Formats: sequence, structure tokens, C-alpha cells
Amino acid sequence: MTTHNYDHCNGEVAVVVVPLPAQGHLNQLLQLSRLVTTYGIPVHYVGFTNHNRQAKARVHGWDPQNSSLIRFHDFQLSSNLVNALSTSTDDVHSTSKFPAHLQPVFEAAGYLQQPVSTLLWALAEEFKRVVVVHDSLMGSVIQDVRLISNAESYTFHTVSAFALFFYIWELAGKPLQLDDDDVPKEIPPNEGCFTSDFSDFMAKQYTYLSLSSGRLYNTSRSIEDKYMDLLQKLPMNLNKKLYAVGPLNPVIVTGKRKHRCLDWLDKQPVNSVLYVSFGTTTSFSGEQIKELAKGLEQSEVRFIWVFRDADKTPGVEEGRRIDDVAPAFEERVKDRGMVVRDWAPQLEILGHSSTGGFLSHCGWNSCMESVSMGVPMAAWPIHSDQPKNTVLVTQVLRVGIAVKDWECREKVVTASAVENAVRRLMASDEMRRRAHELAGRVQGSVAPGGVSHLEMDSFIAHITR
Ligand SMILES: O=c1ccn([C@@H]2O[C@H](COP(=O)(O)OP(=O)(O)O[C@H]3O[C@H](CO)[C@@H](O)[C@H](O)[C@H]3O)[C@@H](O)[C@H]2O)c(=O)[nH]1
Repeated sequence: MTTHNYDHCNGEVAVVVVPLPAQGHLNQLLQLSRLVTTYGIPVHYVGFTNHNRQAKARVHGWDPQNSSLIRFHDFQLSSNLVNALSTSTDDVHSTSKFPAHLQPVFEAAGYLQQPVSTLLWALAEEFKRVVVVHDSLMGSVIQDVRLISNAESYTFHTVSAFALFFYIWELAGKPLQLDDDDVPKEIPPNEGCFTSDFSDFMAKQYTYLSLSSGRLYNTSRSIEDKYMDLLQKLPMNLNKKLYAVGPLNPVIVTGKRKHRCLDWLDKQPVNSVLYVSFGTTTSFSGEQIKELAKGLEQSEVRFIWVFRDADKTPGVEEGRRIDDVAPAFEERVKDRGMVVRDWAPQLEILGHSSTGGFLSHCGWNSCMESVSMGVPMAAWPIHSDQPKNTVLVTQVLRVGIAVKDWECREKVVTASAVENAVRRLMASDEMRRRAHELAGRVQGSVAPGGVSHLEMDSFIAHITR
């Protein structure tokens, strides 16, 4: 890890990081925390106890317990809240695949406002300046920043510049005139991507965007320069400084290898293995699982399949769903496939030379990790920003193919559609070549002198001014 010579910052500036309590968000803000500490600046990472524990346990490539500059502030979920959350279950048969069962925990995050406010006032006494970096969906929690004269806040966006721009552009009634080459032919509309409860929640949190002094993005101008420029032109961003500081995931993975799937990967030929994973917010129906299993089997491709349900609230007792992958399936494919049911080391898998493709829901972490590691994708969007990320990956960056059309989102993806897409992906040397080339650019952007590295330097120079 690079350490910058910013020791003069100690005692002057404290950074407080406030993630939304969901894995895809906790992770990015924890990686950002690590980056900030390389400049010698202390970071205070706040959240519910169970989520902080989960974030630390799942992080890739480094151990947050060894960082003396990151302090975790754990706040307890009240027992009433735990009871309320335990009744909220994931409905795998719903036509909307948005993880509505997580909505109560997003709402519960509002309870962090009071303890976070107390922390901010205390730090404001101790430090010359308190800098709050908060998830774009946690604006209400940090709203007291405006009352503290030596505090300022920055909004952190966990999605691609592309998905965010087109989401806001549609919501705001398409305020900018766009050139033909800015807009791929078909941008999936916002409708159908979220539940109405979540859309209301986002709208409420976005009312706090005007409070912040600037915005941070987990993306790189080496791939999304055009969409960062478009974001800058939106009325809400006209007088804000935008910083594209990603990818925040390590682009070179080192350290102890623990998982058995990495030993298995060592024995497979270069670029021969398909990695299959749908992140932490997707649960498939039994029927969909069977079609996917059949498609993988028919494709005759080697694979690692991370077989998981969507996350629930950590620590909240949950019912287990029946495991729909039959032992007979695993037995039949055991010579060329592996089913992983625990937490898979995704970055290490994507960074392994035997991995040649990624069948993914296109969550933004997965896209950035795959792009950083030069692995082409087969895109199977499920909800939220994923349909827009699919267009970015397949039509703009051209390092992937689509497995399913977003218009057919309510239909089960058949085994033959899986088989065809997987075969096409694994056979495309041209796409793999482009993915490698893109990875070189993205990795270069976070190296010293690279564009993301310079934007991070510029952010740090600004908050330590
Ligand atoms: O066994 C596993 C499963 C997941 N991961 C990691 O978990 C993260 C998953 O994140 P992502 O790919 O973004 O998917 P979601 O968990 O579904 O993320 C949510 O949050 C993202 C950021 O806002 C959005 O882009 C997604 O649409 C939204 O579903 C990635 O870092 C993976 O490397 C593992 O390491 N091992």
C-alpha cells in the first residue's frame, strides 16, 4: 500500500465515513477509508455493530483490524428494531427482484442520526476540520453538519457515472441536450428497477445533496470520462467539485490465500473458467436455479458458481431456504465445476489467470472488479442500476454480452439462453483482448500519476487546505 507524506494532517483533519448498511455500499466506503488513511488522515467509520463486523470480515485484500488509523464506531440496533427486521423476508417469487426485505434496515439507518451527530460535535472540538464522506443514501443521517462551523460533507456515490447520470437525467425530465454518441441506442428506463418505497427513500435522501461541498465516485475517468463530464453539467452539480477516485477495490491482490476454490483454479487451464455470482442482493426462485444449473451443465464450460441467497440483516435470525442445487448436479459436474456456498474470494478469483469470464448481475462492485482484472462479462441484470450497467459494459466499453433483455425481466432465463451466452462469452478472444486492454488503463489510473490517483490527491489537498 502506498503511504503518502501527509503527516502534517494529523490532528488537523478527521474524516468520518457513513455508509448505507448494505454490503455493496459498506465495502466501497471501507476501501475508501483505507485510501484516506494512506495520506496519514484518521478515519472514523460509523455503522450498526453487526454491519461493521460484516464489512471487516468480508473485505478483500487487506485487514482493517491492522489499520491504526481507522476507528470503527459501532452502534447497536435496538431489540425492537431487531424484532421488526426479523419479520422482513425475501420474496423470491415477486415479479420485482429488488431486495425489498432490506428496506426496513435502510429506514432504520435514520436512527444513526443522533449518535453520528454526537460524534461530529465531539470531533469538531478536537480537530481543526471534520470532513464527512457519506453514502448518497445517508444524507438525512449527517444533516447536522450544517450546524457545525468547522465541518463539511461530501457525497459518495456507489454506482457508475453512467447509471447515475441516466437515472438523474430521466428523473429531472431530460434537462440536457445530448449528442448521439453520448447516448447508446437503448437506455433502460428507471421504471421497474426499484420498488416505490425505495424510490421514495432515495428521493428523500437526495434532498440533502445540496448540503455537500463535493462528490466522490467509485469510478475512473479512464473508462467514464464522458459520463463524469455529463454529471458535472447537471444543474445540481454546477458549483460542486466532482472527484472520480476509483476503482477502490485493490487492483493487485496479494496476501494469504485461504479458500479451497483458489487451489482448484490453480489446476485449470488459462482463461478456461467461468465465474458465476450475483452479488449480495439477489435470491433466485427454485425454477430459475434449475435452469441456470442445467445451462451451465449443457455449456460444458468449467465454472465456479457462488450459490447464495440475498443478504439479510446480519445478526437477525433468519429462515433458511431449501438448497435448490441438487447433489446429483454437483456429482455430475464435479470434474469441471465447483459450487461455493460460503463467502467467495471474488477479487482473487477474478484476478486468477484461469478465470476467463464472469456471469454477473452487474452490480457496480462486480463490474469494477471485473474490469480491473480484465475479465469479460455475461450480463444478467436483476434490479437497480444493473440494467444500465449492462449497457455500459456491453455497448459502451464492449467487454461483455447480455444474457437477457431487460424487457423480459419477469421471465425465467432458460437453460439454453444460459448455455448460448456462456459459450459465446468463453469463446470470444476479441472481447477478452479488449477487457485486458481496459484493465491496463484502469490499473494505470490508480497508480501514482494516474488520473484517479491525481483526483484523490486533489481531494486530499482540498480537505487539508
Ligand atoms: O461470495 C461473495 C459474494 C459477493 N462478494 C463481493 O460482494 C460485492 C457485491 O457487490 P455488487 O457486485 O455491487 O452487488 P450487490 O451486492 O448486489 O450490490 C448492490 O450495491 C451496488 C452498489 O450500490 C449496486 O451497484 C448493486 O446494483 C446493488 O445490488 C462485490 O464486492 C463482490 O466481490 C464476494 O466477495 N463474495
